[in-house]
Amino acid sequence: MTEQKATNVHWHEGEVTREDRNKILKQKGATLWFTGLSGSGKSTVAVALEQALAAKAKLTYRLDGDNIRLGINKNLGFSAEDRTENIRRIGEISKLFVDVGVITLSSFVSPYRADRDLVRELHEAAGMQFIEVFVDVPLDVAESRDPKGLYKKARAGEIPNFTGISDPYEEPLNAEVVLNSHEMSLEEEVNVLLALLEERGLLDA
Ligand SMILES: Nc1ncnc2c1ncn2[C@@H]1O[C@H](COP(=O)(O)OS(=O)(=O)O)[C@@H](OP(=O)(O)O)[C@H]1O
Ligand SMILES: Nc1ncnc2c1ncn2[C@@H]1O[C@H](COP(=O)(O)OP(=O)(O)O)[C@@H](O)[C@H]1O
Repeated sequence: MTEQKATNVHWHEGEVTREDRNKILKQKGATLWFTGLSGSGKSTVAVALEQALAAKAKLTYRLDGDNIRLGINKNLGFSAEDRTENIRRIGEISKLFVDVGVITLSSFVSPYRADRDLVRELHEAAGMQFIEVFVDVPLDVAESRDPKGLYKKARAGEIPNFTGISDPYEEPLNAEVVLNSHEMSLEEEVNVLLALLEERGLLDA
């Protein structure tokens, strides 16, 4: 594939605006970006929040590392360069969902601060809310959970560049929310997030 930059290409605005869509949906779109080590609890919290929001008739969509990597990003691995491209594409996809009016729950290890900051900038430049949720557990907790058996494989040298073991994780400095999933119950975590969504006026248009 030849690397080409998009030139002479312009965003085409329709007649129905984001605000119109928000009114139809009775909510405002935003991205909740869950970052943290594998096994920290990103997916578990996103799934529980999705259920809680569905019970309030709020439209959400979850984007998750494993699922995206089986489809649109199946050509990407775990080098720093590929992770950056993974996050950039997911950032753009999240933005499209937010433009529709969906509360978008994006759960990715996203270990590099600069990559997450880029996604934040993409959203904020478009007047969209980006809420960084750091699911913060010590490595030994994530490793003892090891829900997919990946830490065991990484320790055995079977998975190279494994975050936390042989690859870095850069902690967020200014996350809107920090969830210590080893000290909080799932219900508490969901309640913290629901309260924030409420406070930010996202649950009505
Ligand atoms: N080398 C390495 N490092 C980290 N994680 C790995 C790796 N290889 C495979 N996996 C599995 O892939 C999931 C992470 O994919 P992401 O797209 O979230 O990664 S990244 O944001 O691009 O860093 C991650 O999912 P979660 O466990 O849900 O976090 C792992 O299941
Ligand atoms: N309070 C909690 N919040 C989230 N996950 C928890 C909590 N307590 C225990 N867990 C467990 O931790 C594991 C987290 O796995 P997962 O959600 O797949 O993490 P990630 O998506 O970050 O890789 C699950 O087995 C989950 O049941």
